[in-house]
Amino acid sequence: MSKEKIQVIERIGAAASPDQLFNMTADFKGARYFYMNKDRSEWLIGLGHAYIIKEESRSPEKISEAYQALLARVDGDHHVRLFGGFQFDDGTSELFEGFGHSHFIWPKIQILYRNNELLFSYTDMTEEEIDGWYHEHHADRPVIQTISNLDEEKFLNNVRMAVEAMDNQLFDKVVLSRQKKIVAENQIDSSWLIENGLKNLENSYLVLLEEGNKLFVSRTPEQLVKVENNQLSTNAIAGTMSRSIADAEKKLLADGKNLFEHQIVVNSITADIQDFTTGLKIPETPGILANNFFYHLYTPIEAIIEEGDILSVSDALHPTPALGGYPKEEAARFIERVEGDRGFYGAPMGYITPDMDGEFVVAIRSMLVEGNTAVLFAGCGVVKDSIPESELYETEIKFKPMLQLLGVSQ
Ligand SMILES: C=C(O[C@@H]1C=C(C(=O)O)C=C[C@H]1O)C(=O)O
Repeated sequence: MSKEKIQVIERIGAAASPDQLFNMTADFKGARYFYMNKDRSEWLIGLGHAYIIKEESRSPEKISEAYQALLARVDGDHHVRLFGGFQFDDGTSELFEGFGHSHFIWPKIQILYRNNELLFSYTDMTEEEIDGWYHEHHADRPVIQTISNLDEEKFLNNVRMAVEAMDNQLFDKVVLSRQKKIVAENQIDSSWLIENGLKNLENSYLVLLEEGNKLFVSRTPEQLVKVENNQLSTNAIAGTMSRSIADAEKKLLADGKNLFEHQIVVNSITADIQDFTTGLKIPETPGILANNFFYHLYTPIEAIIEEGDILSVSDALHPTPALGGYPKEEAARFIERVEGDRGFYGAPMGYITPDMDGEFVVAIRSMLVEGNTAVLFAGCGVVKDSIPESELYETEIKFKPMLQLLGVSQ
């Protein structure tokens, strides 16, 4: 890598809505990302690749080194974050071919909204380029042609096999998933998805990453971990009930199977962050996180970070038993054997700041789009008491956030 200086120019921008801004970015199609937190107080748009770091394995250390090397080439303070993710497992998913296993971007243009302020960071761009990068673009809604289940029978069978394995004490919990395929008449466009996503209020992040003609999108309620000024926050989200069930909140808070699934996640997360933190704060019993279609059991966890940084902590946490299982290794082996590789589904995605703070989410309620086709992912925790048909129904509801994002009426 060249040792030349990197020039970053920053400008405060006038207030603008993220979807309106994204509508101006068509010139960067194929090399854009979008990230918005749950309460919409912070969002991030990346356009173009000043630098892209792709590794063929999950390697937080290499990502950290590469970012430090880039940061060392910039004079003065700036706010350019590294944005991207680490694929779920060690293998490679064909569906995600083209993305790195560790995939991180330093964009040409970063638009960061936080503390009620909009900040543009331009990397190695001339004044002329800075003044003329945006062009109005109109995105059409996708006209959906077909919706099909790719692996319903296989999923039911996998749940049966998992229950049998747990009856034989091979593990306590495993999270299994399945896929739906959506075909539209026209191209599925990032700008339209963002515009539509921001129209319906959902208590979730909105994450989108383009790579050439592929696009990965997640509308996840689940934070993996955030580190900011020595404060670490994470959460356990596991245990689900459809909102269509009468008294769902009350029933969920008293449901033995869901409480068991949830407690496994809480225990595993607290053990995984122990070596990095002090001052752990954790409520004794879970509360409820409400999304548009379901309730989840929810335990917020906070601590002071003493060792490591956003990358080492997220690496220690991933996959929590909310997405993998418990014990972690046995569950991972089972998933690999029956499902294969997950790509970015359920994977850690997020940003790293120049101070090595940052936030990663768990990329569930997600899909991989290519042209006019989308493959949607949904999974659920399986324990000894699981009934395959009930788990199938749970995954059916978990497809809804992506179906809604695609404009499919429910
Ligand atoms: C695996 C998914 O969701 C996870 C599994 C949950 C469960 O089993 O209750 C709940 C929330 C998520 O942690 C998914 O949405 O694909």
